[in-house]
Amino acid sequence: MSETVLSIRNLSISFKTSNGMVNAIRGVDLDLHKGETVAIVGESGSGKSVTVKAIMRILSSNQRINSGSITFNYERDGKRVSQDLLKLSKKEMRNRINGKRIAMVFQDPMTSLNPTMTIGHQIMEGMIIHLKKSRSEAYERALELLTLVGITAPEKRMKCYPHQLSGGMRQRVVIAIMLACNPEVLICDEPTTALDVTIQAKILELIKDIQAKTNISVIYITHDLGVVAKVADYVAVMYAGKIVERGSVNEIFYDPKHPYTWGLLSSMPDIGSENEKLYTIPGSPPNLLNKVVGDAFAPRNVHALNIDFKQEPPMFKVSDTHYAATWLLHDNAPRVEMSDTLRKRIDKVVKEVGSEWMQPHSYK
Ligand SMILES: Nc1ncnc2c1ncn2[C@@H]1O[C@H](COP(=O)(O)OP(=O)(O)OP(=O)(O)O)[C@@H](O)[C@H]1O
Repeated sequence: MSETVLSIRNLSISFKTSNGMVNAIRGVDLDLHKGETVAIVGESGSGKSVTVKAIMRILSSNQRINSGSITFNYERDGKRVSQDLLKLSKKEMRNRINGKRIAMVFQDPMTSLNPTMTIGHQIMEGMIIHLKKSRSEAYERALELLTLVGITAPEKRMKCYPHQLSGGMRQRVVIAIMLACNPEVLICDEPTTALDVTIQAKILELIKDIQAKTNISVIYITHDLGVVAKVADYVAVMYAGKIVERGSVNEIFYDPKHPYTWGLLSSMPDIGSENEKLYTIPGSPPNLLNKVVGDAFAPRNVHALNIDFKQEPPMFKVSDTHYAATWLLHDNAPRVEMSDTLRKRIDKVVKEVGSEWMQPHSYK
Protein backbone atom coordinates (compact mmCIF):
# COMPACT_ATOMS: atom_id res chain seq x y z
CA MET A 1 0.00 0.00 0.00
CA SER A 2 1.28 3.50 -0.77
CA GLU A 3 2.33 6.15 1.75
CA THR A 4 -0.27 7.51 4.18
CA VAL A 5 -0.81 11.18 3.43
CA LEU A 6 -3.46 11.94 6.00
CA SER A 7 -4.30 10.01 9.12
CA ILE A 8 -7.17 10.93 11.44
CA ARG A 9 -7.22 9.26 14.84
CA ASN A 10 -9.94 9.25 17.49
CA LEU A 11 -11.34 12.61 16.37
CA SER A 12 -14.22 13.87 18.50
CA ILE A 13 -15.86 17.23 17.93
CA SER A 14 -18.82 18.91 19.62
CA PHE A 15 -20.64 22.15 18.92
CA LYS A 16 -21.85 24.40 21.66
CA THR A 17 -25.47 25.40 20.96
CA SER A 18 -28.21 27.09 22.97
CA ASN A 19 -29.77 23.63 23.48
CA GLY A 20 -26.55 22.04 24.73
CA MET A 21 -23.54 20.30 23.19
CA VAL A 22 -24.06 18.55 19.82
CA ASN A 23 -21.62 15.61 19.71
CA ALA A 24 -21.17 15.74 15.95
CA ILE A 25 -18.04 13.58 15.55
CA ARG A 26 -17.51 10.70 17.95
CA GLY A 27 -14.13 9.01 17.57
CA VAL A 28 -13.38 9.03 13.84
CA ASP A 29 -10.38 7.15 12.41
CA LEU A 30 -9.59 7.60 8.71
CA ASP A 31 -6.53 7.09 6.50
CA LEU A 32 -5.85 8.54 3.09
CA HIS A 33 -3.04 7.10 0.97
CA LYS A 34 -1.10 8.73 -1.84
CA GLY A 35 -2.90 8.71 -5.17
CA GLU A 36 -6.05 7.15 -3.74
CA THR A 37 -9.63 8.31 -3.31
CA VAL A 38 -11.58 7.78 -0.13
CA ALA A 39 -15.30 8.47 -0.34
CA ILE A 40 -17.14 9.37 2.83
CA VAL A 41 -20.81 8.43 2.58
CA GLY A 42 -23.76 8.68 4.91
CA GLU A 43 -27.11 10.35 5.39
CA SER A 44 -27.45 14.06 6.00
CA GLY A 45 -26.08 15.08 9.40
CA SER A 46 -23.83 12.03 9.80
CA GLY A 47 -20.73 14.20 10.13
CA LYS A 48 -19.13 14.07 6.68
CA SER A 49 -18.66 17.82 6.29
CA VAL A 50 -17.58 18.37 9.88
CA THR A 51 -14.84 15.75 9.40
CA VAL A 52 -13.36 17.41 6.33
CA LYS A 53 -13.81 20.93 7.67
CA ALA A 54 -11.82 19.78 10.72
CA ILE A 55 -8.97 18.82 8.36
CA MET A 56 -9.04 22.31 6.86
CA ARG A 57 -9.63 23.84 10.33
CA ILE A 58 -12.55 25.84 8.98
CA LEU A 59 -15.21 24.84 11.52
CA SER A 60 -17.42 27.51 13.05
CA SER A 61 -16.34 29.20 16.27
CA ASN A 62 -18.75 27.18 18.48
CA GLN A 63 -16.71 24.02 17.79
CA ARG A 64 -14.91 22.10 20.54
CA ILE A 65 -12.29 19.50 19.61
CA ASN A 66 -12.64 16.96 22.41
CA SER A 67 -9.90 14.57 21.31
CA GLY A 68 -7.91 13.31 18.40
CA SER A 69 -5.21 14.08 15.89
CA ILE A 70 -5.06 14.76 12.15
CA THR A 71 -1.57 13.87 10.96
CA PHE A 72 -0.61 15.25 7.57
CA ASN A 73 2.56 13.98 5.88
CA TYR A 74 3.68 16.46 3.28
CA GLU A 75 6.64 17.87 1.48
CA ARG A 76 8.31 20.97 2.89
CA ASP A 77 11.59 22.39 1.55
CA GLY A 78 12.26 19.11 -0.26
CA LYS A 79 11.71 16.95 2.87
CA ARG A 80 8.74 14.88 4.01
CA VAL A 81 7.39 16.24 7.28
CA SER A 82 4.65 14.99 9.57
CA GLN A 83 2.38 17.49 11.30
CA ASP A 84 -0.71 17.27 13.50
CA LEU A 85 -2.94 19.87 11.83
CA LEU A 86 -4.90 20.36 15.05
CA LYS A 87 -1.75 21.79 16.64
CA LEU A 88 -1.20 24.49 14.00
CA SER A 89 -2.43 28.05 14.50
CA LYS A 90 -5.05 29.42 12.10
CA LYS A 91 -2.32 31.58 10.57
CA GLU A 92 -0.01 28.60 10.01
CA MET A 93 -2.92 26.72 8.45
CA ARG A 94 -3.56 29.62 6.07
CA ASN A 95 0.07 30.14 5.13
CA ARG A 96 1.28 26.57 4.99
CA ILE A 97 -1.62 24.22 4.38
CA ASN A 98 -4.94 25.54 3.10
CA GLY A 99 -5.14 26.08 -0.62
CA LYS A 100 -1.47 25.26 -0.93
CA ARG A 101 -1.19 21.63 0.20
CA ILE A 102 -4.81 20.73 0.92
CA ALA A 103 -7.50 22.24 -1.32
CA MET A 104 -11.25 21.92 -1.15
CA VAL A 105 -13.95 22.07 -3.81
CA PHE A 106 -17.41 22.88 -2.46
CA GLN A 107 -20.85 22.00 -3.79
CA ASP A 108 -21.56 25.49 -5.06
CA PRO A 109 -18.67 26.83 -7.15
CA MET A 110 -19.76 30.42 -6.49
CA THR A 111 -18.72 30.07 -2.81
CA SER A 112 -15.13 29.70 -4.03
CA LEU A 113 -15.19 32.29 -6.81
CA ASN A 114 -14.95 36.03 -6.51
CA PRO A 115 -17.63 37.51 -8.81
CA THR A 116 -15.68 40.76 -9.23
CA MET A 117 -12.44 39.23 -10.53
CA THR A 118 -11.63 37.56 -13.82
CA ILE A 119 -11.06 33.83 -13.58
CA GLY A 120 -7.51 34.34 -14.91
CA HIS A 121 -6.73 36.56 -11.96
CA GLN A 122 -8.24 34.02 -9.55
CA ILE A 123 -6.24 31.10 -10.92
CA MET A 124 -2.99 33.09 -10.95
CA GLU A 125 -3.39 34.64 -7.48
CA GLY A 126 -2.48 31.54 -5.40
CA MET A 127 0.56 30.78 -7.57
CA ILE A 128 1.88 34.32 -7.20
CA ILE A 129 1.30 34.44 -3.42
CA HIS A 130 2.09 30.88 -2.33
CA LEU A 131 4.49 29.64 -4.98
CA LYS A 132 6.12 33.04 -5.61
CA LYS A 133 5.73 32.61 -9.36
CA SER A 134 6.17 35.60 -11.65
CA ARG A 135 3.05 36.91 -13.41
CA SER A 136 4.11 35.45 -16.74
CA GLU A 137 4.89 32.03 -15.24
CA ALA A 138 1.54 32.07 -13.41
CA TYR A 139 -0.22 33.07 -16.65
CA GLU A 140 1.33 30.19 -18.60
CA ARG A 141 0.48 27.71 -15.84
CA ALA A 142 -3.11 29.07 -15.65
CA LEU A 143 -3.54 28.34 -19.38
CA GLU A 144 -2.23 24.81 -18.83
CA LEU A 145 -4.61 24.28 -15.89
CA LEU A 146 -7.62 25.50 -17.86
CA THR A 147 -6.70 23.07 -20.62
CA LEU A 148 -6.24 20.27 -18.03
CA VAL A 149 -9.76 20.83 -16.69
CA GLY A 150 -11.16 20.68 -20.22
CA ILE A 151 -11.78 24.36 -20.95
CA THR A 152 -11.24 25.30 -24.57
CA ALA A 153 -9.91 28.66 -25.79
CA PRO A 154 -8.22 29.25 -22.41
CA GLU A 155 -6.78 32.68 -23.34
CA LYS A 156 -10.29 33.93 -23.94
CA ARG A 157 -11.68 32.34 -20.76
CA MET A 158 -8.96 33.92 -18.63
CA LYS A 159 -10.64 37.29 -19.23
CA CYS A 160 -14.13 36.09 -18.26
CA TYR A 161 -15.90 36.80 -15.00
CA PRO A 162 -17.61 33.87 -13.19
CA HIS A 163 -21.14 34.98 -14.19
CA GLN A 164 -20.16 34.61 -17.85
CA LEU A 165 -19.64 30.86 -17.43
CA SER A 166 -22.06 27.93 -17.05
CA GLY A 167 -22.31 25.98 -13.76
CA GLY A 168 -20.20 23.09 -15.06
CA MET A 169 -17.53 25.48 -16.38
CA ARG A 170 -17.41 27.33 -13.05
CA GLN A 171 -16.83 24.06 -11.21
CA ARG A 172 -14.00 23.27 -13.66
CA VAL A 173 -12.50 26.70 -12.99
CA VAL A 174 -12.70 26.08 -9.22
CA ILE A 175 -10.89 22.78 -9.73
CA ALA A 176 -8.23 24.61 -11.78
CA ILE A 177 -7.82 27.17 -8.96
CA MET A 178 -7.55 24.38 -6.41
CA LEU A 179 -4.90 22.58 -8.46
CA ALA A 180 -2.86 25.73 -9.11
CA CYS A 181 -0.62 25.25 -6.08
CA ASN A 182 -0.10 21.51 -6.70
CA PRO A 183 -1.83 20.38 -3.50
CA GLU A 184 -1.19 16.87 -2.20
CA VAL A 185 -4.81 16.44 -1.09
CA LEU A 186 -8.01 17.51 -2.81
CA ILE A 187 -11.23 17.44 -0.79
CA CYS A 188 -14.45 17.43 -2.82
CA ASP A 189 -17.65 18.10 -0.88
CA GLU A 190 -20.44 16.92 -3.23
CA PRO A 191 -19.00 19.04 -6.04
CA THR A 192 -21.47 17.77 -8.61
CA THR A 193 -24.85 17.92 -6.86
CA ALA A 194 -25.70 21.35 -8.23
CA LEU A 195 -25.01 20.20 -11.80
CA ASP A 196 -27.07 18.26 -14.31
CA VAL A 197 -26.38 14.54 -14.73
CA THR A 198 -24.25 14.74 -17.88
CA ILE A 199 -22.07 17.52 -16.45
CA GLN A 200 -21.86 15.60 -13.16
CA ALA A 201 -20.43 12.60 -14.99
CA LYS A 202 -17.92 14.83 -16.79
CA ILE A 203 -16.70 16.44 -13.56
CA LEU A 204 -16.28 13.00 -11.97
CA GLU A 205 -14.29 11.85 -15.00
CA LEU A 206 -12.23 15.03 -14.77
CA ILE A 207 -11.33 14.42 -11.12
CA LYS A 208 -10.31 10.83 -11.92
CA ASP A 209 -8.32 11.99 -14.90
CA ILE A 210 -6.45 14.61 -12.89
CA GLN A 211 -5.71 12.01 -10.26
CA ALA A 212 -4.21 9.68 -12.84
CA LYS A 213 -2.03 12.54 -14.12
CA THR A 214 -0.96 14.08 -10.79
CA ASN A 215 -1.21 11.23 -8.24
CA ILE A 216 -3.10 13.57 -5.91
CA SER A 217 -5.03 12.01 -2.99
CA VAL A 218 -8.75 12.76 -2.92
CA ILE A 219 -11.42 12.73 -0.22
CA TYR A 220 -14.84 12.72 -1.78
CA ILE A 221 -17.97 13.40 0.26
CA THR A 222 -21.30 12.33 -1.13
CA HIS A 223 -24.76 11.00 -0.34
CA ASP A 224 -24.74 9.18 -3.65
CA LEU A 225 -23.40 5.62 -3.73
CA GLY A 226 -23.51 5.67 -7.52
CA VAL A 227 -20.89 8.43 -7.41
CA VAL A 228 -18.84 6.40 -4.93
CA ALA A 229 -18.84 3.46 -7.31
CA LYS A 230 -17.43 5.69 -10.04
CA VAL A 231 -14.69 7.53 -8.13
CA ALA A 232 -13.57 5.75 -4.98
CA ASP A 233 -10.86 3.24 -4.10
CA TYR A 234 -12.00 3.12 -0.48
CA VAL A 235 -15.27 3.92 1.23
CA ALA A 236 -15.94 5.12 4.78
CA VAL A 237 -19.59 4.83 5.82
CA MET A 238 -20.57 7.39 8.47
CA TYR A 239 -23.48 7.23 10.84
CA ALA A 240 -24.22 9.58 13.73
CA GLY A 241 -20.68 10.96 13.88
CA LYS A 242 -18.84 7.65 13.58
CA ILE A 243 -17.37 5.58 10.78
CA VAL A 244 -19.37 2.37 11.09
CA GLU A 245 -17.84 0.51 8.14
CA ARG A 246 -14.85 1.01 5.92
CA GLY A 247 -13.37 -1.02 3.13
CA SER A 248 -12.35 -1.05 -0.50
CA VAL A 249 -15.09 -0.16 -2.96
CA ASN A 250 -15.48 -3.84 -3.85
CA GLU A 251 -15.76 -4.89 -0.20
CA ILE A 252 -18.41 -2.27 0.52
CA PHE A 253 -20.48 -3.09 -2.57
CA TYR A 254 -19.99 -6.87 -2.73
CA ASP A 255 -19.63 -7.81 0.91
CA PRO A 256 -21.12 -5.07 3.12
CA LYS A 257 -21.36 -6.15 6.76
CA HIS A 258 -23.09 -3.31 8.61
CA PRO A 259 -26.91 -3.23 8.47
CA TYR A 260 -26.67 0.53 7.97
CA THR A 261 -24.57 -0.02 4.84
CA TRP A 262 -27.19 -2.55 3.66
CA GLY A 263 -29.82 0.16 4.18
CA LEU A 264 -27.80 2.76 2.28
CA LEU A 265 -27.19 0.36 -0.60
CA SER A 266 -30.87 -0.60 -0.70
CA SER A 267 -31.90 3.04 -0.93
CA MET A 268 -29.51 3.76 -3.77
CA PRO A 269 -31.68 5.12 -6.60
CA ASP A 270 -29.59 3.58 -9.38
CA ILE A 271 -30.42 0.11 -8.12
CA GLY A 272 -34.22 0.20 -8.13
CA SER A 273 -35.89 -0.42 -11.46
CA GLU A 274 -38.70 1.88 -12.54
CA ASN A 275 -41.36 -0.46 -11.14
CA GLU A 276 -39.70 -1.01 -7.83
CA LYS A 277 -40.53 1.21 -4.89
CA LEU A 278 -37.41 2.92 -3.64
CA TYR A 279 -36.38 1.72 -0.20
CA THR A 280 -35.77 4.20 2.60
CA ILE A 281 -34.18 3.29 5.92
CA PRO A 282 -36.97 3.43 8.53
CA GLY A 283 -36.75 6.01 11.33
CA SER A 284 -34.25 8.82 11.58
CA PRO A 285 -30.74 9.32 12.96
CA PRO A 286 -30.38 10.03 16.69
CA ASN A 287 -30.33 13.55 18.07
CA LEU A 288 -26.66 14.13 18.80
CA LEU A 289 -27.56 16.50 21.64
CA ASN A 290 -28.27 13.32 23.63
CA LYS A 291 -25.64 10.85 24.74
CA VAL A 292 -25.68 7.81 22.45
CA VAL A 293 -25.83 4.51 24.33
CA GLY A 294 -24.82 1.31 22.53
CA ASP A 295 -25.01 1.19 18.73
CA ALA A 296 -26.51 4.47 17.48
CA PHE A 297 -28.16 2.57 14.60
CA ALA A 298 -29.90 0.01 16.86
CA PRO A 299 -33.38 1.66 16.97
CA ARG A 300 -33.52 1.56 13.15
CA ASN A 301 -31.98 -1.87 12.76
CA VAL A 302 -34.33 -4.83 12.23
CA HIS A 303 -31.42 -7.14 13.05
CA ALA A 304 -30.54 -5.40 16.34
CA LEU A 305 -29.35 -7.60 19.21
CA ASN A 306 -29.90 -6.89 22.91
CA ILE A 307 -26.30 -5.84 23.31
CA ASP A 308 -26.77 -3.12 20.65
CA PHE A 309 -28.86 -1.12 23.12
CA LYS A 310 -26.27 -1.39 25.88
CA GLN A 311 -22.78 -1.43 24.49
CA GLU A 312 -21.15 0.27 21.56
CA PRO A 313 -19.73 -2.27 19.07
CA PRO A 314 -15.97 -2.12 18.39
CA MET A 315 -14.63 -2.20 14.84
CA PHE A 316 -14.54 -5.89 13.88
CA LYS A 317 -11.93 -6.86 11.30
CA VAL A 318 -13.28 -8.50 8.16
CA SER A 319 -10.06 -8.23 6.11
CA ASP A 320 -6.89 -6.12 6.24
CA THR A 321 -8.81 -3.32 4.55
CA HIS A 322 -12.37 -4.02 5.68
CA TYR A 323 -13.76 -3.23 9.15
CA ALA A 324 -17.30 -2.84 10.48
CA ALA A 325 -18.69 -1.76 13.85
CA THR A 326 -21.59 -4.17 14.27
CA TRP A 327 -22.18 -6.80 16.96
CA LEU A 328 -23.42 -9.07 14.16
CA LEU A 329 -19.76 -9.82 13.47
CA HIS A 330 -19.17 -11.14 16.99
CA ASP A 331 -18.55 -14.89 17.15
CA ASN A 332 -21.56 -15.40 19.42
CA ALA A 333 -23.99 -13.40 17.25
CA PRO A 334 -26.62 -15.18 15.14
CA ARG A 335 -25.69 -15.42 11.47
CA VAL A 336 -27.49 -12.64 9.65
CA GLU A 337 -26.81 -11.91 6.00
CA MET A 338 -28.09 -9.10 3.83
CA SER A 339 -31.44 -9.96 2.26
CA ASP A 340 -31.75 -11.70 -1.09
CA THR A 341 -33.59 -8.68 -2.44
CA LEU A 342 -30.64 -6.45 -1.63
CA ARG A 343 -28.16 -8.95 -3.06
CA LYS A 344 -30.16 -8.97 -6.31
CA ARG A 345 -30.42 -5.18 -6.39
CA ILE A 346 -26.67 -4.82 -5.87
CA ASP A 347 -25.96 -7.34 -8.63
CA LYS A 348 -28.20 -5.30 -10.87
CA VAL A 349 -26.41 -2.02 -10.24
CA VAL A 350 -23.09 -3.75 -10.71
CA LYS A 351 -24.29 -4.71 -14.17
CA GLU A 352 -25.58 -1.18 -14.81
CA VAL A 353 -22.46 0.64 -13.68
CA GLY A 354 -20.28 -2.17 -14.98
CA SER A 355 -16.77 -1.13 -15.93
CA GLU A 356 -13.44 -1.38 -14.30
CA TRP A 357 -14.33 -0.33 -10.75
CA MET A 358 -15.70 -3.78 -10.06
CA GLN A 359 -12.42 -5.46 -10.98
CA PRO A 360 -10.21 -6.70 -8.13
CA HIS A 361 -8.49 -3.74 -6.52
CA SER A 362 -4.83 -3.25 -7.31
CA TYR A 363 -2.90 -1.24 -4.74
CA LYS A 364 -0.81 1.56 -6.12
N1 LIG B 1 -21.90 25.02 13.54
C1 LIG B 1 -22.62 24.02 14.03
N2 LIG B 1 -23.34 24.17 15.16
C2 LIG B 1 -24.07 23.14 15.66
N3 LIG B 1 -24.16 21.93 15.11
C3 LIG B 1 -23.48 21.73 13.97
C4 LIG B 1 -22.69 22.76 13.36
N4 LIG B 1 -22.13 22.27 12.23
C5 LIG B 1 -22.58 20.99 12.12
N5 LIG B 1 -23.37 20.66 13.17
C6 LIG B 1 -24.03 19.37 13.41
O1 LIG B 1 -23.07 18.35 13.24
C7 LIG B 1 -23.69 17.20 12.69
C8 LIG B 1 -22.94 16.75 11.46
O2 LIG B 1 -23.11 17.71 10.42
P1 LIG B 1 -22.43 17.60 8.98
O3 LIG B 1 -22.68 18.89 8.28
O4 LIG B 1 -21.03 17.15 9.11
O5 LIG B 1 -23.28 16.46 8.31
P2 LIG B 1 -23.14 15.89 6.83
O6 LIG B 1 -23.00 14.42 6.98
O7 LIG B 1 -22.06 16.59 6.09
O8 LIG B 1 -24.56 16.25 6.26
P3 LIG B 1 -24.97 16.80 4.78
O9 LIG B 1 -24.86 15.61 3.92
O10 LIG B 1 -26.37 17.26 4.98
O11 LIG B 1 -24.02 17.90 4.45
C9 LIG B 1 -25.14 17.56 12.42
O12 LIG B 1 -25.92 17.10 13.51
C10 LIG B 1 -25.11 19.07 12.38
O13 LIG B 1 -26.35 19.61 12.79
